[in-house]
Amino acid sequence: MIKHDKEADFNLKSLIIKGLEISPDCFVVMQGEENKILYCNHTFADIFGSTNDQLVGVTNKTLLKQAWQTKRGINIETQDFDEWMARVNELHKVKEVNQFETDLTDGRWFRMTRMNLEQDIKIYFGVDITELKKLQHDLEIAVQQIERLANTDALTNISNRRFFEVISEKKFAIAKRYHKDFSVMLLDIDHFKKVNDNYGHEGGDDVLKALARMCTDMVRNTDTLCRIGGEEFVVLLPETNLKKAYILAERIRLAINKHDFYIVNLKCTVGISVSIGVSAIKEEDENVRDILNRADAALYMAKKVGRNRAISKKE
Ligand SMILES: Nc1nc2c(ncn2[C@@H]2O[C@H](COP(=O)(O)OP(=O)(O)OP(=O)(O)O)[C@@H](O)[C@H]2O)c(=O)[nH]1
Repeated sequence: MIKHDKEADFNLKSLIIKGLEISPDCFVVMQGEENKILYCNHTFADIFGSTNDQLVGVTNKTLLKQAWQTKRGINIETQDFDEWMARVNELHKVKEVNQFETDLTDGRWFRMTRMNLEQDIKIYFGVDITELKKLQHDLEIAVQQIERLANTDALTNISNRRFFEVISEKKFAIAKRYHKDFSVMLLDIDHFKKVNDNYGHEGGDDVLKALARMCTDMVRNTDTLCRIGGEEFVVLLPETNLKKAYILAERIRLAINKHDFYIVNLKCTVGISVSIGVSAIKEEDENVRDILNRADAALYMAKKVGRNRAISKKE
């Protein structure tokens, strides 16, 4: 606490004003019903492309309207300025100290603190939080990337089992709630072990990547394709009944069976086949597991009766 010392003859007020003048933070004092500016520091005036002297006596409304019209100063996104201003005035009548964040047209951000004092005086103090906002933004992007990586299969770049566990329950819940069609397709490469044995693990990886790309191209973007095991894939098909799901399964199976999969290292191609189990939601299903169990049984049957086929299971 600085004591006012008359003998030392320093003027506390002018010292404070000097301090405010060199501050990178903004400060403004307004008074009356119209919020006329009594004082503002350099940083505040600079935001509006003015000097302190030019702004003294100007009302908050005039200042902000000019900012809105010229798009200089504070970023004001509204079609109806008067309605926006009325809302701001209401908020700022509240006696308690309040804080809000505001962005400027030059990209800077300030965290403003407002305080209402006696004689209808308001003071606003704004701290430049641009760096903080940038960090916050970068952090949000990083979190999104981490989230994406956690849900993505590194080899094929499609969704992984972790994502499947969450999304399949969600899609099932929506279909059940709104009595919509919903089907599931389980796809497993036949004798994939042989591909690895004959073309090496990297060759096997080439096949998995190409198969994921093919399937991605063949399903709708409202469908969800995930790799849920080594050579096992699942497709969730909202708004799709068993018959349509089976037709799609056959189309995918045939396309894969006709395709020559390129093995990069060996510069050769290999043909493969897949078995597919298909099932659809039933009234009595309680969770997505119920549908998956039927698809799994259909897949097992497809393998058992000779592979390279799609089988749909109703019951
Ligand atoms: N290249 C490669 N192979 C994998 C990967 N994950 C699992 N595998 C292989 O996939 C093969 C799966 O073998 P099995 O479960 O016996 O099945 P399969 O040989 O496809 O036989 P069926 O399913 O009965 O037709 C194993 O050889 C695994 O090593 C992977 O990420 N890359």
